[in-house]
Amino acid sequence: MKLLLIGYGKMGRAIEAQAIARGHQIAGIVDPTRPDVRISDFTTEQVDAAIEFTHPDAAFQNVVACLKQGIPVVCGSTGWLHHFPEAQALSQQTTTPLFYASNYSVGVNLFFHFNEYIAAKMHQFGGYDVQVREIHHTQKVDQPSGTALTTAEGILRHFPGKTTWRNEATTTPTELAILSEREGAVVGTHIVTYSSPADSIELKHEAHTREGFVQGALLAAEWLPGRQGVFGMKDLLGL
Ligand SMILES: NC(=O)C1=CN([C@@H]2O[C@H](COP(=O)(O)OP(=O)(O)OC[C@H]3O[C@@H](n4cnc5c(N)ncnc54)[C@H](OP(=O)(O)O)[C@@H]3O)[C@@H](O)[C@H]2O)C=CC1
Ligand SMILES: O=C(O)C1=N[C@H](C(=O)O)C[C@H](O)C1
Repeated sequence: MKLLLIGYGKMGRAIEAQAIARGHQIAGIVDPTRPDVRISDFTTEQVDAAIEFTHPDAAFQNVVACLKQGIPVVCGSTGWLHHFPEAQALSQQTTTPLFYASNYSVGVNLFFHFNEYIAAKMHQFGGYDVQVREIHHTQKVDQPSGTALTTAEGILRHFPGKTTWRNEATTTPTELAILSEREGAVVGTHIVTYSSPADSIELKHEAHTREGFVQGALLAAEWLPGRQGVFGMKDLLGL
């Protein structure tokens, strides 16, 4: 298929390499290093799907530009979800599909699934406090990570002792602490810890490379064209 890559950083470059290896064509690359290339230059005849991995401040505008062109868009950028309802409305208005995941790796999506199951069980038995910890490379601009936010939302849905999250170590008993650490070139580690005076239980996902994110984003781009609506990894994986 013909792919438009939006963002040509760590993810954009890795997606390009894997897309070509899977037999796809790169119809264009939109990035600040190529100011003459704009999303509005592309039509649905030239592009089957766009894959967007840029920056929290750029993602929404890029998604809007794709939807206005009628180009199905797979977005992986984090830190822009305050605009998500507008993007959903535009997807509906333009009848152009949008796919979003805070994390495209299959492993993390299994982690999300187990996280919700564990939260419900821990609430049922009681006696434990819970916190989320995320560790990423020092180039990451948003905090907490999108994956940590999805994890926290999963806990809040099933563990009524926590009613909101806070991105600090010091919280009130009803606040779920999300601890963010930035360290070297760490690809992405997420840990949920339940602690009682007697013991601790941890659920941990550690990405060793970006390959899982890349594979998931390409699977989503291959799956999306021809569909109508707003989708996520639960739809793709049937979780
Ligand atoms: N959902 C998931 O599975 C994953 C999500 N991510 C998220 O994806 C995003 C990108 O990550 P990553 O590739 O590591 O980041 P990088 O900083 O390595 O790359 C981002 C690229 O996007 C470019 N860019 C910035 N603004 C625009 C714009 N308006 N239009 C087009 N390109 C633009 C940047 O250019 P310049 O440097 O010149 O600003 C840079 O080349 C982040 O939000 C990250 O959190 C990352 C990995 C997995
Ligand atoms: O910026 C990154 O690198 C990553 N961002 C995503 C996030 O914010 O959760 C996914 C992954 O953890 C890598």
